[in-house]
Amino acid sequence: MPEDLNVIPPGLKGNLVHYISGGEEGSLWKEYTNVRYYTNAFVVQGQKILLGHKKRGWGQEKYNGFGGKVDAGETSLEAAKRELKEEAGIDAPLEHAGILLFLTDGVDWAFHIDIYRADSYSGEVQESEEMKPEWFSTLPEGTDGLSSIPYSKMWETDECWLPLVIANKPFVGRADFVGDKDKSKPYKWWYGVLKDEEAFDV
Ligand SMILES: Nc1[nH]c(=O)nc2c1ncn2[C@H]1C[C@H](O)[C@@H](COP(=O)(O)OP(=O)(O)OP(=O)(O)O)O1
Repeated sequence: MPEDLNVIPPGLKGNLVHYISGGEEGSLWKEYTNVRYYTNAFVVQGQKILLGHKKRGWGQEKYNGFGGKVDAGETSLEAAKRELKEEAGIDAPLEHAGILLFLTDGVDWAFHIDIYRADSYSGEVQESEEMKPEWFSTLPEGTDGLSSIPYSKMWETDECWLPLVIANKPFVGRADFVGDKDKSKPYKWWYGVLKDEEAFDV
């Protein structure tokens, strides 16, 4: 029997409507006992988006937003601003744009990643030890000499939700991966948008 796409995966909250999902038919969501909090921030200016090419650690060589762990004693928004400054050298009026629950083999916790976006920034974009920032076009054909978003060099289901970040449509989703570290592949994912664009229920 085909899966009911309107069944919201465990761990996701809010008044959600199915947007996009996929994976292996009949596969099960991973069990987890704990949640750890992370951030990921994107600056979108007109038809340009700032991504970082990760130079070290897990996800090395992938393009991503700027972010990392939320430290003890700071809010998720404070962490997102700190990480954007550390990794790209800039300050931005970040706003909550989505939540991604990410599960993978080898750890028994879920990564709760708060996704942020801003339309503007101050300061000068600078390369850091962790990230090499690069502008891309948000249009599929590229613009102004910029290439289109390099989805083939990003985490695999980012293509499902990054267009929602760009369009300023709040989303909540989950992606479960199988396999070792950088060889891991998504086997099940589900993304929903907030009904009537209500506030996040975190
Ligand atoms: N865009 C993305 N799509 C996705 O599916 N999973 C992502 C993701 N960005 C990060 N993840 C997952 C994988 C990664 O190990 C975990 C945390 O990611 P980060 O790159 O933010 O962590 P780091 O270990 O680099 O943190 P810091 O050392 O604090 O910078 O969340």
